[in-house]
Amino acid sequence: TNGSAPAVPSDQYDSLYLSPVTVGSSTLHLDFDTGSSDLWVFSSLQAQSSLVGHDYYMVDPAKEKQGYTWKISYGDGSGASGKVYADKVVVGGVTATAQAVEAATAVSAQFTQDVDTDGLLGLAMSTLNTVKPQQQKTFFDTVLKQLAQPLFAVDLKYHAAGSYDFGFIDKSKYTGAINYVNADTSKGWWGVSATAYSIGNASTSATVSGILDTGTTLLYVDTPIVKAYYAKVKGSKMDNTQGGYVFPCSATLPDFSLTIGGVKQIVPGKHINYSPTSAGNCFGGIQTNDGIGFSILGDIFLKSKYVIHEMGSTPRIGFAQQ
Ligand SMILES: CC[C@H](C)[C@H](NC(=O)C[C@H](O)[C@H](CC1CCCCC1)NC(=O)CCNC(=O)[C@H](Cc1ccccc1)NC(=O)N1CCC(N)CC1)C(=O)NCc1cnc(C)nc1N
Repeated sequence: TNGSAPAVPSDQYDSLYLSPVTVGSSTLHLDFDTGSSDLWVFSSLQAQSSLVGHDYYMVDPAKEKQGYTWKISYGDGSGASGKVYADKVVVGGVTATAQAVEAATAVSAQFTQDVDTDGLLGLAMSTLNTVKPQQQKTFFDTVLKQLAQPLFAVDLKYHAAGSYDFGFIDKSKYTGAINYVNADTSKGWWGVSATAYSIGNASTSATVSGILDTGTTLLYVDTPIVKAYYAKVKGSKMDNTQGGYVFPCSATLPDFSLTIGGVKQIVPGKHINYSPTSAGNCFGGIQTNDGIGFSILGDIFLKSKYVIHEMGSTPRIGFAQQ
């Protein structure tokens, strides 16, 4: 089998993308996240007050995996925890009959406030799953054998609805060739490395190692590259109150690219104007990864591409131009 689910921006800045998923008998809107490996949902186990505005999973005690718990914390300091059930999960017509569904008993304030997100569906390696006493499989791992091809493809768009394809490559969603590179899955993520970057027409050799992450809004790279980029943006500055580089909203932003597998993967300058700030300037889509130790190729990087994540005998990543 194969299937496709829409990926709809949650707001006008593409802060995150939401996809409809049937969990048990409810349809929830989940954030598909290639940067983590837990499928967790808002649930009837939570206090009613934290469910306001959310769709949520009505737990069935008969389906509980007794004694199983989960607890996850994310790079932005948010987190959630709860109990585990085995239930039917359907994504774009692809069905996992006994998928580990992690029902929240508690979520951090960021999740309670974001009434559009009813949970996350992790698409990194199952080695990062947080369920105890026994790690559980991601949805992708659960359905892998029933898929026509062992892959999913990510088609996030700039200020528009895109999609996640499971088990097939949709030729109508890209132009030109697909450029494949081996994925480094040793740390549990979809890892890639670049051999150069370019700002406008100027190319610089550098090793940029990072992870593809649909759950991260922006593009985080090494500080010297970020400094070199904003040196080309008149009036740009690092604004600690805003938490990153900002610039006049009228600025023209150069394109940025990373050379992966010998091919320049270009991020259009337009995509790098992420959003206006409360201070009357605009917030950059490229920011520093200081302290993380690797780059995070988030939505700003992904939303101009069709990216195939193939879990074959050698995991591979394929890049094509939308
Ligand atoms: C099993 C854990 C799992 C692998 C975990 N994975 C991740 O954190 C990466 C994962 O992709 C998560 C998935 C997020 C989590 C929050 C909700 C949305 C999805 N990504 C991040 O945490 C990256 C940083 N966060 C983001 O990119 C959030 C996402 C968001 C968007 C809208 C509303 C709310 C949140 N957006 C922003 O920061 N921005 C958008 C809004 C703008 N005003 C500022 C920039 C991890 O590494 N955790 C280890 C970890 C824990 N604690 C910390 C402090 N750092 C850590 N790395």
